Amino acid sequence: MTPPRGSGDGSGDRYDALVAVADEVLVGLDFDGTLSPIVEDPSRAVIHPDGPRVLRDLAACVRAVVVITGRPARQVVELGGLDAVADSLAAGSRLVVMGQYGNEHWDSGSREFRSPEPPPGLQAFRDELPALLAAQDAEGAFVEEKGLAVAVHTRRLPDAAAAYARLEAALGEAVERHGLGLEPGRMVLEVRAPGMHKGLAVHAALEEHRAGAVLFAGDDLGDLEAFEAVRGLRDQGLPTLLVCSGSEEQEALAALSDVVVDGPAGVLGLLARFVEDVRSAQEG
Ligand SMILES: O=P(O)(O)OC[C@H]1O[C@H](O[C@H]2O[C@H](CO)[C@@H](O)[C@H](O)[C@H]2O)[C@H](O)[C@@H](O)[C@@H]1O
Repeated sequence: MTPPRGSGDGSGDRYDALVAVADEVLVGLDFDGTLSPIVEDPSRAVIHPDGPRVLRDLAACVRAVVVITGRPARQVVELGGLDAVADSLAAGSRLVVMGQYGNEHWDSGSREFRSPEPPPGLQAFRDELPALLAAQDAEGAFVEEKGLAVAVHTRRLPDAAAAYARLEAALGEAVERHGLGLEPGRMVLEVRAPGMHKGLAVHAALEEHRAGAVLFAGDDLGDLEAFEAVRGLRDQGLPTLLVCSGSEEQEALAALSDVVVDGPAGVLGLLARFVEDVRSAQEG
C-alpha cells in the first residue's frame, strides 16, 4: 500500500501495520480543528460534511472510534450529528465521546451522558472573571460556559494574539489561587479542573475497548498529552499512527506526528482511505 500523503520516515510502515490489525485499532479523534473546521463562533463549529459518513464506515472496521475532546460531550454529539451517525452504525460498531478532556462520557450503545460535578473553585473564579477581563482590556472576550469549565476566547478581539498573551498571565495567576488548571488552545484559554487530560483518556479508552493499536488525530495543544501517551505505547511495541491536522495557527504537533494533513478535510480523507485499504486487505 502507498504511504499516506505527507508521511515522514517509517509512517508508511506504521500505516500498513494498523491496516493489518484494523479490528484491534482504537481511533481517537479530537473535534475542533480535526473533525470540524475552526470558525469564530464555537456554537457553529459543526462537523465537516464528510465526517458522519467517514465515522460510520470507520467504526465498522476498527475496535472503536472515540472522539476525545475538550468540548462538553453533549455539545459534540450535537455539533457532530452523532446521534444520527449512531443510528446508522453497523452491528458491533462502537462510537464514543469522551468530553471535557475525558471527564464526560457518551456512547452509541446507551446514548447516555455521564458527567461529574464541577470542580470546587470554579464558581469563585467565574465571579472574579469580569474584573480580570476588564483589568486586561479584554472585556469583549467571548466567555464560553461549559459546566465543568469556563473558556475565554480572544479570536474575535481586535488584536487576538496580544489579548491572549495578556490574559494567559492574568488567568494563570487566578487559576492557581482557586486550585484549578489552565488549558491553552487556539485563541482560547480554558479554566478547568486539574488532573485529567487526553493522555489519560487514551489509556482509559484503550482499556475500556481492549484495543491493541491506536490511531490518534489532533490539531492543538490540548492534544499534546494524547500524542505523548501514544508515543509511549509505541515504545512498548503497540502499532500506532499519529496524525496532525495541520494549520498555520498551531504547529506544535507537527514534529510529533507521523503524518501532517491539511485540516479536517485532510484528516477525513486519510480516514476514508484507511477504510478503503482495510476493505481491500480483507477482500484480497
Ligand atoms: O479538544 P477540542 O475538540 O479541540 O476542543 C478544544 C476547544 O475547542 C473549541 O475552541 C476552538 O474551536 C472554536 C470553533 O472553531 C474556535 O472559535 C476557537 O478559537 C478554538 O479554540 C471550544 O470552543 C473550546 O471549548 C474547546 O476547549
